Amino acid sequence: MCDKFFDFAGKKVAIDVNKLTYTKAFLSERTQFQGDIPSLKPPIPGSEGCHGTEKVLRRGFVCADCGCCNRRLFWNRWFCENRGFTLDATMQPYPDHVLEEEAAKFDGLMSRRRRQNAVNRGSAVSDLVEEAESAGDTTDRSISDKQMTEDSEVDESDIDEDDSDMAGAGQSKKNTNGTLESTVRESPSEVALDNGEVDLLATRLNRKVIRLMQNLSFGRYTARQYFLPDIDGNIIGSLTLFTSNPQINAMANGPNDLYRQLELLDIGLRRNPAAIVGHKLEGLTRHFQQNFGARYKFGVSVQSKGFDEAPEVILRALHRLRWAGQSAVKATTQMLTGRDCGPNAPPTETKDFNELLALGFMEDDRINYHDDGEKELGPTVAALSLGSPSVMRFRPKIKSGLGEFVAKRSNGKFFMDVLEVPMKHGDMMVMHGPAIQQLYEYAVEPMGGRRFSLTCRHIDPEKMASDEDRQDAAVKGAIPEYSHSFAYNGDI
Ligand SMILES: O=C(O)CCC(=O)C(=O)O
Repeated sequence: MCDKFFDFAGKKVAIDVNKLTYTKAFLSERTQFQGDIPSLKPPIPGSEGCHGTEKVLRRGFVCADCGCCNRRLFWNRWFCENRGFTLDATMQPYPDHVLEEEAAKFDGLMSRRRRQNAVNRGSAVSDLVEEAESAGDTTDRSISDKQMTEDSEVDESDIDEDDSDMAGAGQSKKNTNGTLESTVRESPSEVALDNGEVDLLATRLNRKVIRLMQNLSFGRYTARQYFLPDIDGNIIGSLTLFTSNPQINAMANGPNDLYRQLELLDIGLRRNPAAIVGHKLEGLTRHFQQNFGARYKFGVSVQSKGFDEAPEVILRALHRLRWAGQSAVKATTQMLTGRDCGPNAPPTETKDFNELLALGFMEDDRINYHDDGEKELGPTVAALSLGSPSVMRFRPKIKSGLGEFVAKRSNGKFFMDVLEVPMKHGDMMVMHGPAIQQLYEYAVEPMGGRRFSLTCRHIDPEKMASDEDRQDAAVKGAIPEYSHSFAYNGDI
């Protein structure tokens, strides 16, 4: 015991340690601390070793100025909602080799899912339903990182049995390079009920619900078209997947160029409020958005710029999607000619797109089940996928009555997917038929670190709520004359 701290009042022995008092000198000691005091504010995440869309960067940050915690609102900058502090967070180009690794893992995973889900075993379809019912329906919905890793470890022995069966079935074959070639049907009307046809694309396909489908080719793309029915078996619309390839992707102004331009440009992508808006617990969308053209009013209020303000990359995508939309609708109409599809038959024509919604997905972002069923929307929706691969899933809504054909949870409220398809870099998807949006819903789950999607719609001015909206749509949705030189026909 030291007399610098404790006052022993002159005593040398018999000190009661439970009754010590501090000295006055110790209590009034005020020497300043001489060492370095570390900041308790964590640094803004990122920069070193980061390319810009890692999970750690999408979570938020502590403002270097005011010390408050903030959400990651903007795609390429940090912004403090408290005092307006802004810091540039421009992306590094997403490395080519990472994109290639993601694509390879994804292919392995999709191949395995196709086999596990017995996509090409017609007789196993009913077993599949039973299997899923007993599994409680959630077993293979979303794909974990672990699965991505495990599934990527595909070796020679892990070749998709169904795919190799297909060569025998005459629909497709593996060429000597091991890539798949599809036998393209020139005339859709040759195909009637397609229940037994081998499917090279889907990784889940409930053939009790989706019984009509066809292979097509459009320009340099191969495509697969699925026809979705209502409860009476009437076709209410189609989903067309345009599969890109390295040749298409590498063309000037093709998907590779579009992806790289979107990475560099600030097109205005941001997260918008999606839940308990305005409240301190407000939730933001999981992905980043920027609308172009007519305002698209859905659950989330997204900022919109006119097409006259849109960068070239957006207008090029718009023209590509116009072509895809028109091609898919033409093929749908050809296929359904002469078939009575009842009151919810898809229209034989599409309507020109006047809107494009750009979405940016960082690592772990996704878009949950939803529909594009707003009353102002035209019959066709077309989307272009760029960058990391993703999976698109369709399931019937409860009100469709299609529950009897799909497995459901014991509480009866959750339906199984009837269709799951991959969407890779450069692929396009077209949904046609407004009743699809009423009876089905879909989700998109990216499987990698950086993806963009560009989705076009027609927003019908006649169904808009006010004259102001109509005028706004007329101005913002007008496609600039100069951009017609970007028109796309599938070959360039
Ligand atoms: O990301 C996608 O490919 C689709 C986006 C989408 O679902 C939507 O814009 O409604």
